[in-house]
Amino acid sequence: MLPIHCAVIKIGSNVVTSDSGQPDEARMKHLVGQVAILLRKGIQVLLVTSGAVAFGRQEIALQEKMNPVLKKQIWASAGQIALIQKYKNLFATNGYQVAQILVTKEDFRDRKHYLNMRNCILGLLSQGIIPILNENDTVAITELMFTDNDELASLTAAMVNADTLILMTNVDGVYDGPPSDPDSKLIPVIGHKMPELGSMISPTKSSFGRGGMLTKLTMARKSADLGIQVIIGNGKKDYILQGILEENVPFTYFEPKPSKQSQKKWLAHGEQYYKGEVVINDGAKSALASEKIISLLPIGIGSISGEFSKGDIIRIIGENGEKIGLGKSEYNSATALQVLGKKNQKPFIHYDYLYLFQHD
Ligand SMILES: Nc1ncnc2c1ncn2[C@@H]1O[C@H](COP(=O)(O)OP(=O)(O)O)[C@@H](O)[C@H]1O
Ligand SMILES: N[C@@H](CCC(=O)OP(=O)(O)O)C(=O)O
Repeated sequence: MLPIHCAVIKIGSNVVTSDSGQPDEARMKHLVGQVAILLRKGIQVLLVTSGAVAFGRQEIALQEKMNPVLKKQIWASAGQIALIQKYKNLFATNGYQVAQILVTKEDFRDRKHYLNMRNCILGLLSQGIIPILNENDTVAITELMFTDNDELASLTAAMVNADTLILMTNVDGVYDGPPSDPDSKLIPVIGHKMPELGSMISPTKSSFGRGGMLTKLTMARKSADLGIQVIIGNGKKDYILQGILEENVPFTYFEPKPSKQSQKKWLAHGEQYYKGEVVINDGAKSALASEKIISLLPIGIGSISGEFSKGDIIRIIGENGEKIGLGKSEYNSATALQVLGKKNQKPFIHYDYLYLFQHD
């Protein structure tokens, strides 16, 4: 039996739709029943679901020549209602309440948004209500977009300190070649020391998916590095969640590294979310690289760029531009400029909020 206490389960567009792109209500009903089994076993569950665009597309006919971004916004904003209503009804028949959370990348970048979102989700979980997340496709266009919902699911798992991330898609897991090739084999376990696997992923996506298997693999590895066990499995198969729990169906399992503190999990995902940058001198660089528990002090900082508030994520780079790590700033940018390079100041980034990139 796989040990699971708190799981983020991501359901891909192709799981909630049939091959023709129509919402697959029978599949959704079955999957909600499967989630209910986990809930009855005392497992906390958060859902990240795609499908808003697919639901909208089947309800609203739009002209072929219409701007594709606008089309997606219209379908997603209308389709989200039908999608969440479907989940609400299906969970209600199993005796559970749900809540809807629509987010953008910006909500993970801004510490206040992040904490508000986290408090709300933890509050929902404490009341036994199932949070159902999706990207807010109305506002999330171009640079505000997650790569896809696999990224949102991975960020969510780190945010709530989940021990498990389950990515449900329309294949059994990661294959060592194109899944359509009969010679390709499913990879049952991916350890964190396994070499680069990107070359075996073909750019094929399922007909309505956004990111493809490569984002799933990238996000799965990132989560596993943070101590979260990750499963990529086939959400189109009956009894799949029970099967994963009992380990009697095929799936790909990503072994978790020994866990890190949740603060550091938040920071590890911060590379795209930092608000400012500091260049540190060589003395500070070697101090941080040592085995000692060390905070980054203003005396070790040569220059600061960007406008940030206390609590925002800052990227740390070396004098030659090399990426060193990320941390939560104890100063706002104006105050940081005043203490820069000075002795006897409080840490700029406290050790507990400092995440250093691994260099092989
Ligand atoms: N090596 C591989 N192993 C498994 N799937 C792969 C591989 N290479 C490409 N794929 C494709 O990735 C697809 C799943 O990704 P995606 O379309 O984003 O699904 P979802 O909608 O579930 O997020 C599969 O349908 C499969 O065709
Ligand atoms: N927010 C979009 C989901 C886009 C997406 O990431 O899709 P997928 O690759 O199937 O997980 C929707 O609800 O349609």
